[in-house]
Order: sequence, then C-alpha cells, then structure tokens
Amino acid sequence: MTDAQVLPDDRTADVATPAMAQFIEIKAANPDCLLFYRMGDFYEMFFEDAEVASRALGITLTKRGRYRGEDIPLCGVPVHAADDYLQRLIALGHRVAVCEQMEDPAEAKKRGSKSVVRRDVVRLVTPGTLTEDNLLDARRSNYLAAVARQKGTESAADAFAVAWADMSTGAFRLAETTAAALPALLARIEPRELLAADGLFDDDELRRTFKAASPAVVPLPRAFFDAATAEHRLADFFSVASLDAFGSFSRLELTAAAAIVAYVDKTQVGSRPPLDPPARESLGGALAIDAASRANLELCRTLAGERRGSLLHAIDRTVSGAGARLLADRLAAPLADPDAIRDRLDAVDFFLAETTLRARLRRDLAGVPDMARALTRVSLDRGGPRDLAAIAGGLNAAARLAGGLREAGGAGSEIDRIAHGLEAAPAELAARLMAALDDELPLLKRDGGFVRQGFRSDLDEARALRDQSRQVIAALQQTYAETTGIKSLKVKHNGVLGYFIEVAPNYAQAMTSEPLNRLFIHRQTLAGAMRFSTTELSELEGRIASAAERALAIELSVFADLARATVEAGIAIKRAADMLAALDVATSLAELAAAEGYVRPRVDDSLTFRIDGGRHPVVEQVLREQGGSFVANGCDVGGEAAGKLWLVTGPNMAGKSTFLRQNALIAVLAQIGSFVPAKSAHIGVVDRLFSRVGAADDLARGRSTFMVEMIETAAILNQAGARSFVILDEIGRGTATYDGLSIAWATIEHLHEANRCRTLFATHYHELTALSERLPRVVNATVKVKEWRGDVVFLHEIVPGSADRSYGIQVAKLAGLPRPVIERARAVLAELEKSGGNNAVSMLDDLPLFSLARRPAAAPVEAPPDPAEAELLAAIDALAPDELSPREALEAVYRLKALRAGIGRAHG
Ligand SMILES: Nc1ncnc2c1ncn2[C@@H]1O[C@H](COP(=O)(O)OP(=O)(O)OP(=O)(O)O)[C@@H](O)[C@H]1O
Repeated sequence: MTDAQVLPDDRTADVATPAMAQFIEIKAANPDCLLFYRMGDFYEMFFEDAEVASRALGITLTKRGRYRGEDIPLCGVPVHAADDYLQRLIALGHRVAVCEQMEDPAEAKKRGSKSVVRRDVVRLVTPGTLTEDNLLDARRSNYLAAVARQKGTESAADAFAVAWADMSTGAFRLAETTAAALPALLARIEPRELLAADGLFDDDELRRTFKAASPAVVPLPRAFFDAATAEHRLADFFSVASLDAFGSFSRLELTAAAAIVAYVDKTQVGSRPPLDPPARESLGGALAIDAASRANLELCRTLAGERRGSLLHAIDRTVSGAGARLLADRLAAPLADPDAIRDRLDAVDFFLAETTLRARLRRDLAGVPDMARALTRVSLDRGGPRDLAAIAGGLNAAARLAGGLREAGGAGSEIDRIAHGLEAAPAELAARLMAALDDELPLLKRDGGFVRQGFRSDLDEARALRDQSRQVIAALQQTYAETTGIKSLKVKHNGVLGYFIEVAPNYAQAMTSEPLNRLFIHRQTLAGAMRFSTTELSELEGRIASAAERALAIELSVFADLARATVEAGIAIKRAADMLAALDVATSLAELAAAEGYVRPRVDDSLTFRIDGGRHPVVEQVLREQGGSFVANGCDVGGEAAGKLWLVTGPNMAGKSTFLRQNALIAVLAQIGSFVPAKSAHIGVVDRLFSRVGAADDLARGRSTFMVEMIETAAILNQAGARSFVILDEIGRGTATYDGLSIAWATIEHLHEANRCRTLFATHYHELTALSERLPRVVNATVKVKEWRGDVVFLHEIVPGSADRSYGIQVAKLAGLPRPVIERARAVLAELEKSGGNNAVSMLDDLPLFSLARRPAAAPVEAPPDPAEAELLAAIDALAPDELSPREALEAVYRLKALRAGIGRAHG
C-alpha cells in the first residue's frame, strides 16, 4: 500500500509525512466532523476522532506511529460495514466526513514511491442530509431547517424566515414568522438538523429556542445566509434563469432557502438531490399550536419522547412509510380552512363506505415501495438496481390504483387530485425499467448481474462467452488429468493466481520434467500442493476476464441510461409518490373511523364547539386493551359571538384532564381531516389551540414549575382570540392557596371578557364556581363520583354543576398513603371545614398532634399488616410522578388498584 507512510513510523518524528500532511489538511477543512479516512478496505480515524469514535462505537483503540512526540491514536471500521457504524454515530449526534481514495494506489505509485494516493471528502454525513434507508426511519420525515433573521429596527421587531427540506424525499418549504411564533413553527417541523448564522447564537433566547427545537444545531458562517446572493444561488441550484416561476418570495425567505441549498451543496460535495422548488406555507392556513401545547397534547410523541402513547400512534393505520410520514406532517400542521378540511373528509367518507375497494387498495398500497427516497438516491448516484426496481414497482402500483379508483367512480376533489396524480405516473418509464431489470436484483450495481437476459444482445453474447469459457475450463481438468495420468489433478481459482492447476507434491518430479514441463508452467509450491498454469488456461482466463469486463461495462451503461431517464421523469415520479401517500392516508383514516367507531365532524366558519359523546382517542384504546371501557362525555363551549368557559371541578382522578385533552384532540383530528371519536361533533374552525395541562419544570432554562405555568398562561391570555380553543388545567396550583386562587380567578375573568375564546378550565378551587353567577358565559361542570363505604368510586361522567368536595383524602387512601397519615388528614380537614378556613393555624395548634409523634421513641412504626400492603407501599414509593407519561401513569394506577384489591382479599 502506498499508504504505508501515512503514519510516521519513526518514533521521534514530529514532522508529518506527506500522507499525514494530507490527512491533517483534510481534517482541518472539516473540523466539526469525524473524518472517515479511506485506507484500502477500511475507514480509519485518527487522533481525537479515533478516541471519540472508539468510545461511541465500542471498537478497539490502537496506536500507530508518533506525531509531535505523541502516539497517534487510531481506530477503523471495515468499508462493507460502514453504514451500521455511520448510523450509530449519526444517532449519537455526530457528523461524519467520508474521505475516499480518488485514484488507484497504482496510479499514485507511478508518480514516485513517496507519492500519496489522492483523497477527497466526497460527502458529509449529517443528521439532516441522510438518504440511505438504513440510516432513516421509514415512517418519519427527516427535515433539515434553516432560520434566517432580519434584525428589527426601533419601530419594527425582528423578522424570521424558516426553510425546511427533507433531502430524502425532496420536500422543500418556506415560511415567514415572528420571534414569538418561531418556537411553534420549529416545534412543528421537528428538524433533525437546524442551521442558523453564527451571529444568531449571540442571542440567548434564540440559542435556547434552537436547542429546544433540534438535537443537532449547526452554526454556519454568515456567507451561507447572504441575502444579496441568495436568489442567484437558488436559481443556480434549480438551473433556472429566475425564480419567478416558483412564486414570489421575500428576501428573507430566499435567504433561508439559499442557506439550505448551500448546505446541501456543501454536504453532498456538489451532487444535487432532486429538491422540489421551495413552496411557501401560509401559516394562516394552519391551526397554530405553540410548542408547549404541542408537547402537552402529545400529538406526535409523548412527553417522554416516545411515539407509543401519542395521538399519532393511536390513529396511524397507514401501510406505507410515505403514508406514515404524510400523516405525521398533517398532524403537525392541521388545517384552518373549512373547505380544505371538507375535501379531505369527503375522501375519508368515500373510503369508509367503500369497504371492499378500501381493503383492496390498502392491500396494494402495503407493498408499494418508497419511490421518493429511491429517486433521491438514484439522483445522487447512490442508488442501486433495487432503487430502480422500487420506482418501477411504485409507478406500476400508481397505474393500478388509479384504475381501481376510477372504476369505483371515486369522486370529490381530494380523490380527483389523487387519481390525476396517479394517472400521470410515467407508465413508459416503468415498462422500460421492468424490461431491463432482472427479477432478482443485487443491492449494488458494482458487480453487475441485474440486467435481464434478452434485453441487450451484446450483453448476452459477452455473458455467454464468459460462461462458456468457464465451462471449457471446467472440462480442461478432465483433459489434463488424462494427459498427466494424475487422477487427483484439479483446476482451481483464487484471487491471487486466477485459474491454476493443482497437484499433490509427490507429482512434483513428473510435472517439472519432460515432457510435462513443456505444457505445465510452475507457479507456486506449497507444503501440501504444487500449482501450475498452461498457456491455454491463461488465454481462457483472459477471455473470461475481458468478456466479464465487457458484460459489466454494458450493464453499467444500461444502469446509467435508466438512471438518467428516471431522474428526467423525477417530477412525475414524485407527484405519483405524493399521491400514493395521500391515498394511504385517506384510506387509513377511513379504516381508523371504521375500526374505532369515529364519526365525520362538521367543520365550518362558525364559533360552535359542540361534541356529543366524545372520547379520548388514546385513553380509550389503552383502556380497551386493559379490558376497561371509556365513558363518553359531551362538551359545548361554542357561542355566536364568543365562546363559553366551562369550569370543570371534580375529585382528583375523576377524569378532568382526560376530558380537557380529549376535546383539544378532537379539534385537532377534525382539522387534519379525520373523523373523530364522538357520537357527533360540530366545530367552528379553530385558528389557535392552547393547552396548559400537566406540569413540568424547565430546569434547563432555570424555570420552576410555577414559572413555566405562568409563562404559558401569559401566552394564552396575550394571544387567544374568539376563534381559539383553550384548555387550562389547574392554573395556580403550584403556589400558595390564596395566590393561586386569585390568579385563577383573574385568569377566568380575562378569558371571559377579553379573549372570549372557547375554554375548558379544570380546577380544584371550588370557590371559582361562584363566578358563573357573575359571568354569563361561565358554565359549571363536574365529574360525577359515588361514595361507597368511605371510598370514592369514579363514574367519569361530566354533568352540569359543581363538585361539593375534592375527595383528595379518599384518593390518597386509594394510592396507599399510610393509614395514620390518612387519619390525621381527615382530622385536620374536619377542623378546617368547621372553621371555614379561618384562623387555620391557631386552630391546628389546638388539634392533638399527629399520634406518631407521641409514640415512645423506640416503638416501631406500625408494621404493614400484610405483605400485599407492603408491596403496595413499595410500588407507591417507586413512583416518580414527574417522569411518568400519561400511559405509564394509567398503568401505574391499574397496578396500584390490583395491589389494593389483593389487600382487600387478604383482609377478607
Ligand atoms: N371518561 C373516562 N372513562 C373512563 N376512564 C376515564 C375517563 N376519564 C378518565 N378516566 C381514567 O381516570 C384516570 C384519571 O383521569 P384524569 O387524569 O383525567 O383525572 P383528573 O380529574 O384530571 O385528576 P387530577 O385532578 O388528580 O389531575 C385516567 O387515567 C383514566 O384511566
């Protein structure tokens, strides 16, 4: 290897060898990446990269040579397994520069023995620019986003534009936004990688926003965000003279978009993926959901970060990766335009009725390959024969499905749009690909073997020659055995010698003397064998090699032709892929509606919000799995000019939060164009959705639970309007009782008088129910419970009126608080109630102290009466409420209930 001198062997060397100098230079140009430095069959990493990678990948760290008096750390991964290692590094948030050998080592040698193989970085692998299926999640979009800022003046605030692209599918979008709305937009996009000019990182707030929005935030030099050259750079990327054909964009939007293409160029080192022209998203057309509400409602993932337990997981019945991605995109940005929503609902309606057609389409869709991602790989010259086959398969499916749709007389604008897109799929390309490609295909084009027999006569000839010669060689073994009289003579092949004749060493004498030595040329002597060749064998070998080489060249040229034709048809392919995804979403939502008993919501321009028999889409499924059933509840907070505020009181654990969330989720479902879990639903389209539920502190930002709650409440009071829908859960509980009550009180008044939005407000402050007498649109509602032998039984039914008490102590008892504590709490409560809360402290002074305190010091604390009770207590101790997802919490409750039942039995 000409690379022997990459690492200096001289233990005292402090001067880089030429090859080391090459490494150092390439590394210096990519300081923020781990450098995968190709050496033969390995990617090697040196110095700090080696230390980082060996730790991250659990591979051995070795040393080779010295530089500047220090050992050089080294580790490597084999090229054939590099994807797996890349995937792990990317998942851990690293970026990798892949540096390849750009010439044959033999070429380098020609320039002199000291010369180094030419190497270059061919690609930067970063989280937001992935294209390989094994590096990507098939069911998730992989967005790269760029944020551009226009500094405000004294009279104007800062303005922002965000561009985001999924390089694996080509989707490319833009939106303008404000500083206040930026976090919401980024939370919606969930960028896998986020780019911003390094100057923006001086702003603490922005830096935090970026960090919260993406696991990989990349500061870039200003040049990437140069407004003056943005338009030109975009036009160049899309090879158009002017961007006018794509629509009119603001300078700021162009700046963000140009940063994306510049970064794509940088990471792909000049190869260009087929990005769609950027399309503007009008944020006014979407239901706005701020980052905190989005997280609280657990739309696409739970607060713990998992997909399971989220709304998306509960409603996703899609059968293709592209369908799953589209559904997630729609859930991230529900619509706010009743007409567009109606179009989508029409399609769901149609497929709900057409059960046979739906089943047939879904069966077909389930096998449809991911065309968009295959197309990107083909465009970047990273594609293999199976990518071309995927496109052929996708196009054929599109034609078949279009036929199926038309036959069934599918109507409505969404179905028409889908059918049109599918019909426009380039059938002739599919036919061409199918004709050329074999049925069984290798992953890589490198070794050939993918073009169908009979497609090209010259290829067939070359292959025949190659194969015939192989047969002739096989036949030679017989001939040579006869000529030499050595029955055990074999013709064999290996990578070093090529074809050779092998005999046992005891025939050495005969083979190397007259007359056999005239025919057999000695090649190699091993301990157990002697090897020879013949002129005939070499000639045949040469013929095989040249025929194989010719066959491979023909196959590669066929591949190049097919790839070119495929890339040329890129727009139509992508459209067909989009429509397949849309069909998957429409049919899967129909499937969901059928399986879960959802109904079509009426969505219009009114300010109505009337749900009859509504259910929580996630809790309902979880309860069913556990054999329970969900109690449906109605909600009516609409009005002609302003919304109502339902003040929901009720015991702990009664189902208040569930009720609040279920109504927000029903609104979201309706506005993505899905049927909803209810008996009926009429929703005047919601423009903004706010949710202040659950409490989590944001210690990273130095904010306490109460502070977070107040910040989120402030956002609602400052922004909600009559068209908004707001759910607020237990505002003010994180502070002293009277402070909390006063804040809740004033908040309700403000919502009622100023915001006038449709609101659900859950609280434990029963004092607030008095507000309904003063504020005409405040309605009291409560969750019904029954008391039975001192315990509380939850009925989960929302009824008009207010709760008379909290039953907190009963719930605490259910949860397994030690009996002395429960008894003491009961006594305190009785006293507090007697005094009406007045003079509480002095009153408590009069109350006999907690009985435990008066025990003799040595007396053991009352032992749990039975092991089941001990287990229950241990289970409670093990709970960390702040770390539980709703699902886990639910499971915990069931577990505790089961343990509790055990105690009952034991006491029998
Ligand atoms: N409508 C319902 N039908 C059946 N079960 C329900 C219903 N609503 C809630 N539940 C069950 O009750 C549990 C508690 O509900 P939830 O958290 O909404 O109560 P909460 O009143 O908000 O309690 P807290 O005041 O303690 O926060 C849920 O996890 C769920 O299992």
